[in-house]
Amino acid sequence: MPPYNSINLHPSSFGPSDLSLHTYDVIFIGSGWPANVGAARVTQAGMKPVIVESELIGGDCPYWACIPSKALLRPGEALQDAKSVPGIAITNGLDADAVFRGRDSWTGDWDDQVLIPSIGGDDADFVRGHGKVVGVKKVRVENTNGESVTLEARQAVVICTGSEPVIPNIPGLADANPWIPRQATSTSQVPKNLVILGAGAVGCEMATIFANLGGKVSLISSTKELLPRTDPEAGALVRQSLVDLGVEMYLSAEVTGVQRKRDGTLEVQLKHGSVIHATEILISTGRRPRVKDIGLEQLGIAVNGSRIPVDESLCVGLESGEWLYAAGDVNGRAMMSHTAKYHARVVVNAIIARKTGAKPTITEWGSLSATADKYAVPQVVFTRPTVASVGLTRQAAEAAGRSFREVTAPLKTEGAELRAIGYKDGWAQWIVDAESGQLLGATFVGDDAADLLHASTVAIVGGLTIARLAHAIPSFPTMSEVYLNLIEAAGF
Ligand SMILES: Cc1cc2nc3c(=O)[nH]c(=O)nc-3n(C[C@H](O)[C@H](O)[C@H](O)COP(=O)(O)OP(=O)(O)OC[C@H]3O[C@@H](n4cnc5c(N)ncnc54)[C@H](O)[C@@H]3O)c2cc1C
Ligand SMILES: NC(=O)c1ccc[n+]([C@@H]2O[C@H](COP(=O)([O-])OP(=O)(O)OC[C@H]3O[C@@H](n4cnc5c(N)ncnc54)[C@H](O)[C@@H]3O)[C@@H](O)[C@H]2O)c1
Repeated sequence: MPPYNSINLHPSSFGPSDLSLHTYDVIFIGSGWPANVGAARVTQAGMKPVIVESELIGGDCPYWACIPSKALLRPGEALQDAKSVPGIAITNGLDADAVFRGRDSWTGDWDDQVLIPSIGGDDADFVRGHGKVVGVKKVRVENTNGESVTLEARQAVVICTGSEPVIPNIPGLADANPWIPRQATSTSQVPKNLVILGAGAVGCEMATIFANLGGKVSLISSTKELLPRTDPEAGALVRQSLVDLGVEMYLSAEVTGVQRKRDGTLEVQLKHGSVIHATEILISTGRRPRVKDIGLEQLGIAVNGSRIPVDESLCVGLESGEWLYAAGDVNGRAMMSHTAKYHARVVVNAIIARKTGAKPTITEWGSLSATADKYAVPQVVFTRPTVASVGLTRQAAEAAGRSFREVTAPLKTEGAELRAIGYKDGWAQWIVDAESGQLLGATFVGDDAADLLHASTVAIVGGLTIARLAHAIPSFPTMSEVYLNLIEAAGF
C-alpha cells in the first residue's frame, strides 16, 4: 500500500447533492461504531437514519486503529505460538511484506466502498462532508469542494466525532514530521530505528509490532512503568518481554527536543543529555475528544476539558429539549471500540424512549443508562503477554478511597501449559470490596489471556461476590482454571 499521504480520504461518492432526503429521524455525525451500530438499531425501530462522515466511512477503528494494529500483531503472536509447541517446523521468521499485505486486506486497501455495505444496517443513508450542528435538530454538511446541505432531524442528532491524538509541545517536534498512529498502522515499511513516545496501549502494541518485524525500537515514557493505567505488575511483565524482543526502554524520561536532519534522520534529545538517533518518531501520548467546529459553542454547551457534558443516557441537556447525544470517544468516558458500541445501544434506547415526548426515568443498570462506563470498562492490550483488565485496579481503588482486598495468583494452569511448552507465567489479580466481598476489578496478564476477561466483567456487572464465584467451576484443562487459582488464593 502507498504511504499514508497518498490515501484518498475524501472520495467523491455520497456528496451532499446526491442526497434525495433532507429530513431524517436520526442524524449521526461521524461514522464510527456509534453510528454503525446505532443506525442499524434506528432502522430496526422503524426510523430512518443518515450518517455524516468527513473522511472514510467506518471511523478510525477499521482503517487506522484496532483492526490494522491487531492484523499487524497477530502474525508475531501466531509465530510465537507455533514455536512453543512440539512438531511444527519453523524455518523462517515473519515476512514483513506479507504481514503488511495481510493488514491491507483487512482495511480494504483504505477504500471504504468495501466496508460501506456492512455499515449502519440495511437502510442508512450516507453523506460525505464536515458536519456541524447549526440549530435545534439541524446539521449542516459541507464537503471539501464547498458543496453543502442542511439536514433536519425529527428525533435526534448524535455526535460521534471520535478523538484526535494529543501532540506534546516539544521544541522541534511539529517540524520533524512525526508519525501519529495513522502512519504506524498504514505503513508498509519497517522503520530501521523507531522511537515511540508514550507507553500506553498504542505505544506498547506498536513497539511489539515493529520489534517483531525486525525494527530497532526505543520506547520512551514519562512514567516509571509501562501501561500506567494498570497496576505496575502488569507493565513490568510487558516491559520484560519487550526488552527480550530488543526494545530499548527509557522510563521516567522527558524529551526536550526533536530535530529532523538534512539526511532525513532524527535526533531525539532527552532531559539528561542523551540523544537517540532514529528514522521515525511515533507519538502515542494519548487522545482527546474531537469537539472543535461541530457547533457546540453556538448551542451554549460548555465543553469541560474537551469533554461534552452528558447525562447517563449520553444526552446533552439543552433548554430546547433532549435531542442531542454524544457517543463513543467524543464523550471522553471510555475511549474504546467496544464502549462505543455499548454507547450506541444506550443512545438509541433513549431516543426511542423519548420519541413520544415522554420523560423516561433513567436508572442505574437500566437500558437507558451507560452504567458500565463507571464500574466495568474492559480493555485488552494485545501485547505479549496480553494485558486484560476490567473495573478497578489497585491504584484506582486506592485513589477512590475504597476499602478493598487484593487477591493475586499465578496465571499458570495445566490448561495454559498444554497450550505452550514452558508457558511463561503471568499474573492474575482481583480487587474485592472489603465489606460485601463483591468483585470490583480484575486483571489478567499472560499469553492468551484476552478471553479470560469476560467472566470477570460479567461478575462485576452482576454484583457477584467471590464466595459465590467459588461455585463457578472452570473446566479442566483450560486456561479458565486461573479462576480456581484466584478462588484458592482468596481462601475459598
Ligand atoms: C492505534 C489504535 C489502536 C486501537 N486499538 C483498539 C482496540 O484494539 N480495541 C478497542 O476497543 N479500541 C482500540 N482503539 C480505540 C478505538 O479506535 C476508538 O475507541 C474507536 O475508534 C472510537 O470510535 P468512535 O466512533 O467514537 O470514533 P472514531 O473511530 O474516531 O470515528 C469518528 C469519525 O467521525 C468523523 N468525524 C469527525 N468529525 C466529524 C465531523 N465534524 N463531521 C463528519 N465526520 C466527522 C471522523 O472522520 C471519524 O471517521 C485503538 C485506537 C488506536 C489509535
Ligand atoms: N487494545 C486497545 O484497547 C487499545 C489499543 C490502542 C489504543 N487504545 C485506546 O486509544 C487511546 C489512546 O491510546 P494511547 O496509548 O495513545 O494513550 P494513553 O493515554 O493510554 O497512553 C499515553 C501514555 O503517554 C504518556 N505520555 C504523555 N505525554 C508524554 C510525553 N510527553 N512523553 C512521554 N510519555 C508521555 C502518558 O503518561 C501515557 O502513559 C486510549 O484511550 C486507549 O485505550 C486502545
